[in-house]
Amino acid sequence: MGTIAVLGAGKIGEALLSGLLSGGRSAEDLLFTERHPERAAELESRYGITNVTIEEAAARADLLVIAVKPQDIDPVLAELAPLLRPSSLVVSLCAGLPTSLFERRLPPNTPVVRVMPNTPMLVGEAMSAVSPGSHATREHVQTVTELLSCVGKVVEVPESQQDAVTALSGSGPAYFFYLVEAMIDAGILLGLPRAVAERLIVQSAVGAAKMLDEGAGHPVLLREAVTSPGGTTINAIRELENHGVRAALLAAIEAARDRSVELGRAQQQD
Ligand SMILES: NC(=O)C1=CN([C@@H]2O[C@H](COP(=O)(O)OP(=O)(O)OC[C@H]3O[C@@H](n4cnc5c(N)ncnc54)[C@H](OP(=O)(O)O)[C@@H]3O)[C@@H](O)[C@H]2O)C=CC1
Ligand SMILES: O=C(O)[C@@H]1CCC=N1
Repeated sequence: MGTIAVLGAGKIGEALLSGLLSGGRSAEDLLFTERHPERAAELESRYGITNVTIEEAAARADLLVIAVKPQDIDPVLAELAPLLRPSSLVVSLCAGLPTSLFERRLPPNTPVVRVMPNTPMLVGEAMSAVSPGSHATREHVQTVTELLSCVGKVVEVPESQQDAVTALSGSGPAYFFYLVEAMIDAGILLGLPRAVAERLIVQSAVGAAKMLDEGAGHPVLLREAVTSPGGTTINAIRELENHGVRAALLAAIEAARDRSVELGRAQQQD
């Protein structure tokens, strides 16, 4: 796969770089661009990877991963377009931005693959969804899939599903963190020490996730197995239903999908 450059080493860019290193990729094969010198120095010393300009990245990298915020895409593409080598593969992690936007602004026939990853990449447990643009071949998709397989699971979806994927798994870890945070607060409310509440909830989350991952049963059946007749859990479930938690999740994820669509539209107005 050769050299990989991450353009914009923020939260997800760093998660990717860190995950690739943990997955066995050599630091010599990894480059990144970053606009704050202190942040660049911090990443260089933490990971032993090299900070470069976009010009150097375009000259040296075979695969360029664009990991800037969707709102910051214009100057990056304007700088990259005249420098990009015809053989380079461009991978976008940007929420909402369609491959057609990159294809319009980069040299003709540039292969682009759109990816929606998530931050568990940091621990090798990302969920990434890939969609090829119109000039990306099966080989390009395979290359990106292999790359992302080092840092978690990968599925291919039609690009039309990427806004939904962004809302579901791209943002998904935030919903789980939010629930964990709220449940720890509940422990505090019940008088438990914070450290104990944290341990109880985090291990419950790990155990529940492992059961789901190992196919222990459908989520409904797993929940029913915890919910004893006349017991404690059903009292909690009643409160969750009374407070519309299911409806809130449906509305929340729909709102995230709508924002992804909106981000794409905003950047298309050129
Ligand atoms: N965070 C997440 O969980 C996920 C994020 N994504 C996508 O990844 C992208 C990045 O998100 P995230 O990591 O959260 O955002 P961050 O703001 O943490 O990272 C973006 C980084 O790019 C830098 N940057 C911006 N413009 C340039 C430039 N011209 N040259 C070099 N560096 C630049 C930013 O610098 P500065 O600090 O100055 O702005 C920042 O360090 C987004 O498009 C997002 O949609 C996708 C999946 C999950
Ligand atoms: O919140 C965001 O916009 C990014 C995309 C998915 C997760 N984080």
